[in-house]
Amino acid sequence: MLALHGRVAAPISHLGTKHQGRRAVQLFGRPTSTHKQARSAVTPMAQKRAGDEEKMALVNKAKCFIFDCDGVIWKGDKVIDGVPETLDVLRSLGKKLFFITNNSTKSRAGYLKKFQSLGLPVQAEEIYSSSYAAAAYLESINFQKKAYVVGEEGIQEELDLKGIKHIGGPADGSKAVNLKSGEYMHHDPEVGAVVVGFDRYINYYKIQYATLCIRENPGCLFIATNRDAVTHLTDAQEWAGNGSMVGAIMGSTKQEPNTVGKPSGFMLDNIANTFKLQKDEICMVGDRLDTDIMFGKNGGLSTCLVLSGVTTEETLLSPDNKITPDCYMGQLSELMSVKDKLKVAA
Ligand SMILES: O=C(CO)[C@H](O)[C@H](O)COP(=O)(O)O
Repeated sequence: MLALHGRVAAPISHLGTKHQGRRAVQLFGRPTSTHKQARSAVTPMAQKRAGDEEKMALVNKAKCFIFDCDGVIWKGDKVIDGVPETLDVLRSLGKKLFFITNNSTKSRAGYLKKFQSLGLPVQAEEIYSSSYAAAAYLESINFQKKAYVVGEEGIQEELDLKGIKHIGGPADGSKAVNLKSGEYMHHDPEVGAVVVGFDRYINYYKIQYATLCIRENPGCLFIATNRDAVTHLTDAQEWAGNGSMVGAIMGSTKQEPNTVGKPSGFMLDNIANTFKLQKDEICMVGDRLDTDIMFGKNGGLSTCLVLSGVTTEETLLSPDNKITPDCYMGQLSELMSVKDKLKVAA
C-alpha cells in the first residue's frame, strides 16, 4: 500500500459552483451563492488558437502544470500523440507537474500503474484522483461512520488507506432485487455517507440501497466524486459518465450531492498547500470546460483548453459557452513548437 499524500488540510476552504442550465450545482456542502461565484469564473474574451507568443507566455509564467488525464494525456488506454515528449520538455525546464483525474475507478496507486504501463514516467505524489478526494474529504471532516460505495475499487482502496469503513462497491454488482409482494430492503443505519463514483456495474439494488441510506439515515452525506456527463472509456466513442450515476440517486432522493472532484477546488488546495505553490503560478490544462477549465478559473489558475478530448472548437466558440480558457490549442504537444524558446523555471 502506498502512503501517497500528506493529510488533507481541513476545513475545506474552496467552494466551487457551476451552472447546468438554470440550476446551481452544489460543490462541497454549502448552499451556493451561485451567481456571484459563477460570474467571477467566467470572463468572456476573444478566443483564438494559441500562437507561439501565447504558448511562450503560458509556459514561461507557469512554475507548475496541472494536467487533466482523460482527453489530455490519454484517451481510454492510448496515450495522445506527442504527450511523453512534451512532458519531458516541461520537466527539463524545471516545471512541477501534477495529474488530476475525475475518474474514480482507480486509486492513485492504480493510476500510477496505468502511467507506468503507458510508459509515462510519473511519481506517485504527482497523481490525484477523485477517488482519493472522496476519502480525503471524509477524513477532513473526521468521518467516523460507514460509507456506502456506489463505484469501483478505486474508492474502496482510498477509503481503506484512510481507515474509513465501507460497504457496497463491486460486491453489490451482482445483487438483484426481487419485487415480490411485501418485499422490503433492509439497510445499515450506521451508513453516514453515500459515495457515488463511476460504476460499470450499477444496478437497481445499489440505487435503492443508496436511496434508503440518504433518505432514512439522519445526516447521511451524499458525495459525488464527479458529475462528468461523458467519458472516454474507449478511444472510439464517448460513454455515459458518472453524471448518469449521480443523476439516478439525485432523482430518487431529490438531494444535491457534494462534489469532491473537479471543478471543486478540494484537490487544488491540497496540492497548493502540500507543495507550497502560489495559485497564480499554476497552469491548468484540460479538455472539459465545465470541470477542468472551471476548476482552474475557480482557483485563480491560468487555463489552457486542448481540443483532444470532449470539447470541440465549435462548442468553445459558441455564443452559448460562457467558460473561456486563457488560451486553447489542438493538443498538448503543440507546445513543442516553441520548445527552443522556453525559459527554465526560476
Ligand atoms: O465520468 C467519468 C468517469 O468517472 C469521468 O468523466 C472521466 O473518466 C474523467 O476523467 P478526467 O478527469 O481524467 O478527464
